[in-house]
Order: sequence, then structure tokens, then C-alpha cells
Amino acid sequence: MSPEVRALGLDEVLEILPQRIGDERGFFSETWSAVRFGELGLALTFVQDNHSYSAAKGVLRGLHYQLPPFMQNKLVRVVKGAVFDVAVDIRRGSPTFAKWVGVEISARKWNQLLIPKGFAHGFVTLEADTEVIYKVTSPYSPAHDRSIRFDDPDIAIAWPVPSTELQLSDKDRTAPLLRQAEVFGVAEGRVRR
Ligand SMILES: Cc1cn([C@H]2C[C@H](O)[C@@H](COP(=O)(O)OP(=O)(O)O[C@H]3O[C@@H](C)C(=O)[C@@H](O)[C@H]3O)O2)c(=O)[nH]c1=O
Repeated sequence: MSPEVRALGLDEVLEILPQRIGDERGFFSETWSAVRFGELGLALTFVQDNHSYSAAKGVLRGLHYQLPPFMQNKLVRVVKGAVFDVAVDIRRGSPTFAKWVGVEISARKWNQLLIPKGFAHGFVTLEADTEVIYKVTSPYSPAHDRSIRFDDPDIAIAWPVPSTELQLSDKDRTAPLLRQAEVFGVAEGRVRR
């Protein structure tokens, strides 16, 4: 039951499609397997699972990352509803610094997004009552937790929900721009070494 892996054109940001085995009861799916992902070169050690619920369409969370030594690889999926999920390269010195990639992740598509260390992550809900689950490779550390403005013109993400319909936390609405943010060098953020 190896998952299918698709490169999205931005370094190691990957869309992952786990198989679903259906029968008359419903389906079964391996959503994470150390062995199967390891065979694909993705030897990740997850230490925390997160589950967030967003009540409305247009809830935007991000762009978030943690500084070294608490950088996180994130494996994101949606068990109810849908999001537009975004990864931004924030590794100083990277040829794709400030470039972003976005993909719809949904319970219907049953796809996942792997956000590597060195990338900021954010999403906007495309449906009400959306539940996102993601695994991370470093524990939450409030002292290392950082945000970058979702509408930073140097990144210019094409969010698919009009700005008038967005709902953000105060922390995210007042986050610094990428050019003012604390970032790190390209060598620190790699999934495959
Ligand atoms: C992220 C996180 C938050 N919290 C707490 C802090 C706060 O009281 C409450 C809500 O936190 P936040 O506002 O940061 O939640 P949220 O805006 O959902 O933050 C998340 O956004 C997405 C895009 C990510 O990529 C995640 O890594 C994480 O940063 O939960 C934890 O206890 N553990 C955690 O791992």
C-alpha cells in the first residue's frame, strides 16, 4: 500500500496520495507508515499529532514556522472539508526563496501535503466545519514559533477566498513581513540529507 508521491515544483514540498481500500463497510487507508515512507526516502520521526477544527469557510491559519532547533517537517491531511494549503520557501540563500506552492487538500481527494523544514505553512478553509490533522517532527515550542503575513506582497500568495471573507487570529493579522522576519540558512531545512 505504498502511497503515490507527486513533486509540486518547489524543492521537497510533496503531495502524497495514500491508497484507500474500499469495501462494503467503507474504506481502509494507511495514512502514515514509517516503512512505506522510508522506502520513498522520507525517513521522518514524528513526535506530535495536531488536529485543528475551523468552523467557517475562509478561516486562514498561517503563515507559520518554528526556528531552529525546533524546525518541523509537517505531514498535513484533511479528514472533513477542504483547505487550500500553502508552503513558502523561507530559507535564506535558497534559489526559490519567497516562492510558494499551494494545493487543495480535502477529505474527498484524500491527499496529503508534506511541508519540509525551512518552509512556512498556512491554509485557508474552503468549506465550513473543516478538520485538519498533521504530524510534526519537532514539539511545539512557543519561544520558537513565528508567523509571516499571509498577504506579504513579496510572496504574493493567490489565496482562493476573497480577503473580505477571511478570518484570522490577531497574531496572524499583525505578523511581520518576510523581509522583517527571523529566518535561517538553506542548509538547515532539508528532509532528505
Ligand atoms: C501549534 C500549537 C498551538 N498550541 C496552542 C497555542 C494556542 O493557545 C492555541 C492556538 O495556537 P495557534 O493560534 O498557533 O494555532 P494555529 O493558528 O492553528 O497554528 C497552526 O497553524 C498551522 C498553519 C501550522 O502550520 C501549525 O504548525 C500551527 O502553527 O494552541 C499548542 O498548544 N500546541 C501547538 O502545537
